Amino acid sequence: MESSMSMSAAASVVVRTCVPAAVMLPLSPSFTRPALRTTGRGFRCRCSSATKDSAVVYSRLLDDALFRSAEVIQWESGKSMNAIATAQGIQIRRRCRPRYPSEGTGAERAVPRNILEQIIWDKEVEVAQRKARTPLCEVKASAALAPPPRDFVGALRAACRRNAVPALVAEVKKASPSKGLLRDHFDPVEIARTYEKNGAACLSILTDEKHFQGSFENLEAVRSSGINCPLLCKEFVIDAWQIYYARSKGADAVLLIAAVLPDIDITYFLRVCKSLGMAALVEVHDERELDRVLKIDGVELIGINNRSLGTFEVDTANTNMLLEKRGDIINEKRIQVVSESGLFTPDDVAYVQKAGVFAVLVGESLLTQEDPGRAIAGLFGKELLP
Ligand SMILES: O=C(O)c1ccccc1NCC(=O)[C@H](O)[C@H](O)COP(=O)(O)O
Repeated sequence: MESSMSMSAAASVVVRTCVPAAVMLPLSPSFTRPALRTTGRGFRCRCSSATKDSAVVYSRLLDDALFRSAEVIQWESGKSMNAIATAQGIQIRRRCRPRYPSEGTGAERAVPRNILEQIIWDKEVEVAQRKARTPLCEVKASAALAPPPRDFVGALRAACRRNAVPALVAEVKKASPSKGLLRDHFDPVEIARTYEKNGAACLSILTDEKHFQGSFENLEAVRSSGINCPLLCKEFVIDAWQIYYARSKGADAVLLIAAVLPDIDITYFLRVCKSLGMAALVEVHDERELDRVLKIDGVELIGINNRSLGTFEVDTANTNMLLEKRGDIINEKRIQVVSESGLFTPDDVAYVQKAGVFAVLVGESLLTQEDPGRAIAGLFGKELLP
């Protein structure tokens, strides 16, 4: 529950919640809606002790209405998580769910259809194990003690203005499913430091162990090394627990992948990010995912991934195509766009800049050079001001 309550000397009560005051719930006639005052982080309600119970109940109702995940909906509706996702065109299925008769015997679900599905199935097991080891209340307590979040989007905006080219989110990734091991000598802090020195605005730290040889220890080590660039936790988020965990390790932003997450989970996870002061990079691959994401409130940053999930092929024309089709709506909503994957040359960067992006996310082309930081000037065709 995200709400809290405190008594003042005058026997009045203040209820705080992360939920916007604008949300009005249908209430039974016997329930007195408390007077609400909007604050930056939700609403405040000052009421007498006689009505304090209704204020507290109301805040809980708001939380329950908005802090809901697809997991909750599946219990309420009787539909499986996969049915909810499929209705939105999501092809990546979940594995660790109760079986439903409509999904057959289960035998045909034993083989993942592509690498992203394999990653998600592995992630379900990993997250369940991590949650069993460290319950949410403990992770929330560590997140509250973590160094404060830094402004991820602000850092990108400032760097884009400073250098008159898209800001760089430089990736710290040892290996990938498509390319295998990217470099033998891999010291995440050393790589992060040279990225920062050479003008990266933000860093993306892979934390998935099984498929990318990353770790949360790498994220924590970079955060505690004194590096100032805001950090994106590059993880396959399927549960809010992971967002609190990322925050507890010092992340300033997380990745939310539309190919994996139903709309209600994106909405819910965005609210969790906001309540923690973190940014969210919402990643899309195609028009259908982009259209879904554009209908979700609270999206500030969209990543267009140029890598096909099925074939691993990268094509920067994907960024151009999606911005040609939906650039107007994106601009209207003042959403900023990051082009991700497959950027190797100054021409590639110029191409996506012309398409309208304000940042690029780059891993392989930097990490395969001896000094990934010095490779930045090669990628942009000029040195970047840090
Ligand atoms: O990189 C992969 O092989 C991969 C496979 C399946 C899912 C995600 C994958 N990569 C994550 C990324 O989005 C990239 O690491 C990131 O955009 C940087 O791309 P690149 O510059 O091409 O390394």
